[in-house]
Amino acid sequence: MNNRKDPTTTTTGDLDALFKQKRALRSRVRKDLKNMDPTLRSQEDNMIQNIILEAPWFKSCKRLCAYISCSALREVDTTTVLLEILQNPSKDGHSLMGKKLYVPRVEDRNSNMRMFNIASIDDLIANSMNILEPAPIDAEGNEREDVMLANDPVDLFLLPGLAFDKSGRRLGRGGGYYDTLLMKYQELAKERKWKQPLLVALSYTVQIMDEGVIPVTPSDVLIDALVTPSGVIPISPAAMEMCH
Ligand SMILES: Nc1nc2c(c(=O)[nH]1)N(C=O)[C@@H](CNc1ccc(C(=O)N[C@@H](CCC(=O)O)C(=O)O)cc1)CN2
Ligand SMILES: Nc1ncnc2c1ncn2[C@@H]1O[C@H](COP(=O)(O)OP(=O)(O)OP(=O)(O)O)[C@@H](O)[C@H]1O
Repeated sequence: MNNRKDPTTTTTGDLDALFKQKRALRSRVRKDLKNMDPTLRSQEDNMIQNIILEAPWFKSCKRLCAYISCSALREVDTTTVLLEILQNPSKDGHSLMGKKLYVPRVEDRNSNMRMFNIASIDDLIANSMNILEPAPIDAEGNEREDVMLANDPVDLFLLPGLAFDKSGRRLGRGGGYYDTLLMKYQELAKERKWKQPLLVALSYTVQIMDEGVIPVTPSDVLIDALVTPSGVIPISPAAMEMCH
């Protein structure tokens, strides 16, 4: 062993600096989102959701995890997509069940995020942060299915975030909830020899960053594709395959 520094290791000091850079970028993007013209925002919301609804990878997906958008956080709206899933059973003739939807729930600030199956918008209640979430027990007193305990694989994740780039980097709100859950789900899929789910993030135009702007820390999970108002940006080989 020598005592020269290995350039591939991240030291604690480097990591602290990266988390600090993430915080700075978050405040910058939050400000840009607050300043976004409401008319433009709703146009972009519609364009993004229409692109999703028309996409072959969306039409063909059987089970998906999606976020329930929070307008106070200026997240890309998912209402139209969610209502479409919950109203329309799948029309592909193969399945009478429609798409199965799982949505996030955070129990408290320290615990991990879980994804529960819901069948109706009425299954949701506002939490302390005013984000709609499912109760772990449904109206009939039955436990909802947790995606980590499901027998069948999820095909697709629709992900929120504050900033994204064309290399698949994603900056979240800082809880690390999504990175943790995605990492666990990828391990589960590997163990069960399932196809990995497609990780697709939804982004307003102002949230797309140039290369090198988004700091990356070791626990960050890269996304496969980005849906922007001007179209889908495929990133990974899996996404390229699904987009042509
Ligand atoms: N719609 C939605 N649901 C979600 C998430 C999300 O990002 N969006 N989450 C993804 O993790 C989890 C909840 N995590 C959250 C983390 C922070 C904040 C929030 O209000 N952040 C404020 C700043 C709070 C602070 O002072 O630190 C903000 O970003 O403005 C909300 C949800 C699970 N459900
Ligand atoms: N200086 C630090 N050193 C080590 N870990 C940190 C530091 N600052 C924050 N963390 C941890 O890193 C995680 C946050 O990661 P990150 O900032 O990448 O989240 P994110 O990608 O924005 O969130 P999400 O995945 O939920 O969208 C949290 O678990 C937090 O406790």
